[in-house]
Amino acid sequence: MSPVRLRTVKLCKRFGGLAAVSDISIEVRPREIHALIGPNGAGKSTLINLLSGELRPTSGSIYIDGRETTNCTAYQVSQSGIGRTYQKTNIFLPFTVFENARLAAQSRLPTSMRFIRDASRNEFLNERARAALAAAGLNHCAERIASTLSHGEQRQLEIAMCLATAPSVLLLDEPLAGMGADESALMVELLKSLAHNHGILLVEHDMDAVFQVADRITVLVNGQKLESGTPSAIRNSAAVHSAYLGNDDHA
Ligand SMILES: Nc1ncnc2c1ncn2[C@@H]1O[C@H](COP(=O)(O)OP(=O)(O)OP(=O)(O)O)[C@@H](O)[C@H]1O
Repeated sequence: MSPVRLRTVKLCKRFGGLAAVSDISIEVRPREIHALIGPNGAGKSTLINLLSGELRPTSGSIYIDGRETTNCTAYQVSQSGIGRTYQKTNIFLPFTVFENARLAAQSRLPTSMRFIRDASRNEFLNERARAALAAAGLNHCAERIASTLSHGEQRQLEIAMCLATAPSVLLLDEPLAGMGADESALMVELLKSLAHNHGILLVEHDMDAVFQVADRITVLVNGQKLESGTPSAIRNSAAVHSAYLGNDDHA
């Protein structure tokens, strides 16, 4: 197994004259939570969109488990082992929690499995869905309609749907957005447990949560890497304090 799950080399994305992501080289290792932080407009979501194949880079390269995916589609990237969640929750509200997870599992069925019909195929998908719900802490509400879940549970369901695609790396875009203290505490525990089996790239504005869970933090400002290091190195960085942590806009 590659010691690096996800790697970018001098990744750039321009929108016209704006360099939203500029020369970014980062890594995500197995069982590591690598947090990306930075003020609004720093380029965090653009970077995640590049990694998930939803945007094409202007230049630079992306590797998943050592294989180049720079110009792959979102579907191909997903098949390579990347799962992502979005700032806004993306779930099927009228369906049950279990049906949501099962649909996600089905969406990533390898082509070879499509020819296997009936019970064994169904049992494969059901087992994937059940395992994903268990890992996301949602086993107890598998039969509930998704629209009746709390905001925090809906965010957990989105993560479960991601897990149902059997990714090795998770790209999580603000999983704590809109959560109260109790929901945030639960999500922090969930992130720690997910890191036992996944590399995680985490974009999050909740600095308490970031400093609790991250093994490594990269700070982006104006599309550029300002600093990258352990939480204590970032906490003690004068450059980070003056550009970001020192001002109150980040929360
Ligand atoms: N599709 C686009 N077309 C043009 N400019 C864009 C596009 N997407 C993002 N940008 C610009 O790129 C810059 C980086 O935006 P991005 O959304 O990646 O920042 P961010 O760090 O995720 O911000 P936030 O924390 O507010 O989500 C911003 O100036 C934004 O306006």
